[in-house]
Amino acid sequence: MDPGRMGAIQGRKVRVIAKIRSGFTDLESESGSSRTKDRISVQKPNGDESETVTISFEHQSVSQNESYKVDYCYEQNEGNDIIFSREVKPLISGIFDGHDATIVAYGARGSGKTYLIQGSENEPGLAVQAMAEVLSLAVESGKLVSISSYHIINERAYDLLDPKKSEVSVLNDAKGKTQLKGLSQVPVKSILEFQKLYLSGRNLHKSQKKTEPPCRSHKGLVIHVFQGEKSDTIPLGKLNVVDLAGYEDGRRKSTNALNLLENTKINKPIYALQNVVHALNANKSLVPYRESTLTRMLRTSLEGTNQILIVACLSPLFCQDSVHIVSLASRSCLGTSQTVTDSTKRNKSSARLMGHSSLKSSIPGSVSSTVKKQSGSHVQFSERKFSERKANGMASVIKGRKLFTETSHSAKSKKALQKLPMQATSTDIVATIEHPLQEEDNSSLGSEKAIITCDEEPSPLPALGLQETTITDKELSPLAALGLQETAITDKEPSHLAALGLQVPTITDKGVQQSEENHEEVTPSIISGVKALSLVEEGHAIDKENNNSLINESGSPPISECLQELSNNLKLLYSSIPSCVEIPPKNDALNAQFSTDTLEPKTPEPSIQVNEKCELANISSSPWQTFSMRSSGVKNSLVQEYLRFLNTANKEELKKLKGIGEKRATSILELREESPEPFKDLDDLKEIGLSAKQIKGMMKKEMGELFN
Ligand SMILES: Nc1ncnc2c1ncn2[C@@H]1O[C@H](COP(=O)(O)OP(=O)(O)OP(=O)(O)O)[C@@H](O)[C@H]1O
Repeated sequence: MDPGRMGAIQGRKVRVIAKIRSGFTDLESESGSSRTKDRISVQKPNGDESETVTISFEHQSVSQNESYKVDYCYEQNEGNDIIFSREVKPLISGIFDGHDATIVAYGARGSGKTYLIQGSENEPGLAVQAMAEVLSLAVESGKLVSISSYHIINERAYDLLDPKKSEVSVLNDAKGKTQLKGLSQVPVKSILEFQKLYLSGRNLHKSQKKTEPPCRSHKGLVIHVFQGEKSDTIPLGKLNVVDLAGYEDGRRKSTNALNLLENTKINKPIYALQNVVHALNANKSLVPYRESTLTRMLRTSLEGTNQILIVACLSPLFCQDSVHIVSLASRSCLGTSQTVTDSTKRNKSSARLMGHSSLKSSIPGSVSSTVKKQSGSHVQFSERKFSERKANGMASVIKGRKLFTETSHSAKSKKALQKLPMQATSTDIVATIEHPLQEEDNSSLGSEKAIITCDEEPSPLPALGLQETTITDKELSPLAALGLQETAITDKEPSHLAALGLQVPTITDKGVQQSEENHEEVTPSIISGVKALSLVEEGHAIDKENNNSLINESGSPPISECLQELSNNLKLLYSSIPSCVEIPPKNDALNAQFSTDTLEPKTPEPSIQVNEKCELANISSSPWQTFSMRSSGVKNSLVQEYLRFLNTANKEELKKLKGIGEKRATSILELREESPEPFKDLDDLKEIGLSAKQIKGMMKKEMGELFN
């Protein structure tokens, strides 16, 4: 039987395979002969290709029982050709029938992802072979083909076929279908044309790397198939081919804050994709597409009966990152019908409750790129205060006073929309999509021609010098600015302990958040100076019984119990701070601030920002900056109150809000029936048909009322 169909046979939507890189790098060749034992072994059930294969690692750091199951594993002697003919070719005919297919390669750095996708002159990769197949079928059936190519850096997508590398906006049309505004499509008629476009776009990016800081990126190719004439085309299906940037465990390898930040950013879509794949394979009703730009971009192609192939790329010699990659792959394989092995059981239990809180109840094994638990962290206190986005950095500090001004994102989205017609002429086959909003009581709020889902509030967290605690962290706890007591804590709100430079377990609707990478539960810890000090020894597991007792029958702990837990942690932290906080010896100004202000729940000031080019820039604090950051805290506090109101108020109360009429109030109540707390951030208001601009307008009006 063709192993390519095995995922489907097992009743799972996503097929998850592994590929062990052929050949050795120079470094591996040098040490390879002495490391013959440190290889990966693959056990394939004799003759029965419908069974999963088992991958294990022979290495002293891996226990002998530790093995991982995936749908199939291609070994070193199996090249791109065989993977194409068995795994990819069967997907291509579906594209001509109107289905989408998606192939994603991920793995540790240097594990052969790009070689698998692009290949070499002698051994074309999956993308090149797929394109050749699509072109030949298109010629036979009179279809048109075009391609798009993009890369994602710091959660922003850029068009690789556009010489200006302009930003791509991820929009949802009125039917909820993903539209990538600003992503050009270029018609392709021959494989040579394709190679010129696709590979030169990438090489351009690679040449940029030489002069600019090495920002790694996730790269995507889309092959679109259309029917009809040049001037009047109808999209059929498309093939997405994604080459994810190399996974690297930031905690082990990062030697500075910049590396740690880069790894966290790089790993985010990898974890987000795993969460999506896991949810799809387990037939969950809620799939966390919104966790990353990549999953939002791919959403339409991942939904429904579309086909998905995930390839975990592995280096032939043992490395810890490969173990992690295989464990993620194995976990994604877990469908409802599958038996869990020892290792996957462990993953399943230990990695649960990560990621988007709204999905925690439905995705038991979701993972996040949290950097909370940094074993042996050498991150300086000052180094932790960095920003990850240029737009959120200096700019957001300066803009802090304008609590609800338009974000630069919005402006960019508009620009992208305005730019469309131009791109349409260059490609001839781009469809311009304009969808009227469902207007309701929003005459004063303005309207847009498309529902924009990419406009996220810039995260104030990095601008405030705080580490993001999970991939979904978006809001800083308002406590930092207000000194108020929190009444609900989710994974989106690092408590004010974070503002003190402390790391806290995120208390979610299911208890204490865990570190996904070590698969250990996280304990409250303080990181300071050159050393991370834990109040409780790192890795020390929080008592599970205790933890379980926080969870009620519906799977959520009552808020009072969350608060009790927080209160206990606070007491523990406060009582321990003097003896645990280690003051960095060389930064007197910082020390002074940290030592005198430690117990005051106020927002720390950023000392380091990271711009788009991954450059660190020191930013000194000023009264203005302090004021701006506090304003940002006030804003977040108000937003949290607003969201709490949306999650709890009755219909009549909801209708008192600006911009909420009968229809929207009903939609809000319907959403609350589906999930008890549907509004985790303002972005969630898009679920009731509001655009980013409208949401902002509503907030402005609502908050403006406070001064009337
Ligand atoms: N099947 C193969 N046969 C021969 N050489 C290979 C093969 N796969 C990968 N290599 C070589 O291994 C090295 C790393 O491969 P590649 O660049 O594809 O890894 P990667 O996972 O994309 O790396 P990164 O994470 O840095 O993007 C390259 O020199 C590549 O030519």
